Amino acid sequence: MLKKKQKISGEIEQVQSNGLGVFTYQKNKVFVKYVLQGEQVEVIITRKLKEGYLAELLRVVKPSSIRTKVKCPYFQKCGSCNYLHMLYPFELKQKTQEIKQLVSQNRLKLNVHNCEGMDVPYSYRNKLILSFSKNRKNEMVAGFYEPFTHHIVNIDNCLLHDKETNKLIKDLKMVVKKCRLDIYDENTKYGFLRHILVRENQEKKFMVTLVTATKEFRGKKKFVQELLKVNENVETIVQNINSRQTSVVLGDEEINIYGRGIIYDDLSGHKFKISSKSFYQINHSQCEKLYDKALSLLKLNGDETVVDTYCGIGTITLSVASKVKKVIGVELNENAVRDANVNKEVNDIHNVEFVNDDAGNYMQKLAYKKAKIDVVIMDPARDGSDEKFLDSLLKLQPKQIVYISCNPETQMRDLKHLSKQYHFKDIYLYDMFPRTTHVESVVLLQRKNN
Ligand SMILES: C[S@@+](CC[C@H](N)C(=O)[O-])C[C@H]1O[C@@H](n2cnc3c(N)ncnc32)[C@H](O)[C@@H]1O
Repeated sequence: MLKKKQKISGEIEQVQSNGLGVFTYQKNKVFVKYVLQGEQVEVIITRKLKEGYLAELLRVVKPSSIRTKVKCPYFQKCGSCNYLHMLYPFELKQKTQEIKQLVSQNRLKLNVHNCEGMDVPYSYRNKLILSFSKNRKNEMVAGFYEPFTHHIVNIDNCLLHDKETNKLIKDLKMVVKKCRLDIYDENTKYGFLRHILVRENQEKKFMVTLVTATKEFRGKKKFVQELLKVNENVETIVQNINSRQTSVVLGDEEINIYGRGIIYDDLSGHKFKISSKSFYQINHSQCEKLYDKALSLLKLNGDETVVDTYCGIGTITLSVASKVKKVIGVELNENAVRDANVNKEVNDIHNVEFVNDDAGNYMQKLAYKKAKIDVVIMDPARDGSDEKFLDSLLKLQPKQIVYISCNPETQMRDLKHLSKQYHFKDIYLYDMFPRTTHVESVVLLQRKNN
């Protein structure tokens, strides 16, 4: 039995897909972040886990040859970039290896293709959430949450964002201070400003959404004036009211306080309206590669009816529309469906219909009607699809399914469910989130009795 605060040493045997390195100490598994395979490390035990012990890294005694100098001052504090200390080509190898392991653990027969990375794996994020709080000295703190805590790491610059966004971070902090916006206090539940969400488009224009605990915005005019004075790239400013005590960032009500309240972006040859509450892929160039791959896997003759489930604002739906007879996009978030309907009009695409429904419900209705569906595209959130969805898919029996996922673990689970009736042989990986532990994957499934 190990004790809390006990200092021990060991050699890292493996780095898991969640970024935790593992070594064995007196038959106990010890898990530690920010280490690499083969490294000799000194750690301090912080917590007992079911599977062993969690430890904090004290010192790397013998570094790995793939370790690199980290240029981020917030590394190991903000918790977003777990792989910053690893040379990028090895991060791609690590991600490929993790998926190979997952495939083998799930006893699936899948050829794992090497993870496709970026030439420059930085400055790629087009979305930012700055969270606000006050420190013990009652000074404003604005940045990202430490993992699994409500503690905010004060951030002025993030390697995953471009220089325009980093300038905006500084501008926003300066203007919030200058306008003396009252910072929300999670403990007392009093205050006004909770978060600021920023979305950036390819033209480097910004949508800024202030998430506030209350509706009355004293000094609104001054805030808008001051921000526009220092940052000409701000295209629109929105107030989102979230009075709930929840870790969900956005509330339901929104007030447009400057500009159109939405932003447009170009992706894969189409123009997309994005509102603050809709999902939009955060890595533009990798997203285009991923969509290209997903669509190139399908064999289409132009006569197909396609259902694009979990369609968001219709990015994939509109990209596949010109190749088939009809596409139905299904999405639970009503704001996203509203955006999708505008996007259909803006891009002058007429063989597309968007439905605001739970994907499982909608597929069940289609299965009940015995609808003839040729292709299903699925791109669920991290939880993957539920049984209702998967069982309906098995009843509908589309000839081809393309499954895009941001969580290969749930994707493997769902593939196993579908393997009764579907063949799949390749999994393609895209590094949508360089320097973090996350990876995006795409698989084509073909009906067995074709
Ligand atoms: C990973 S995003 C993919 C969106 C889109 N395909 C894209 O690439 O931009 C998943 C989407 O599924 C939606 N969603 C989550 N649960 C859902 C459900 N049960 N039924 C339908 N859509 C759902 C989310 O709102 C989100 O827009």
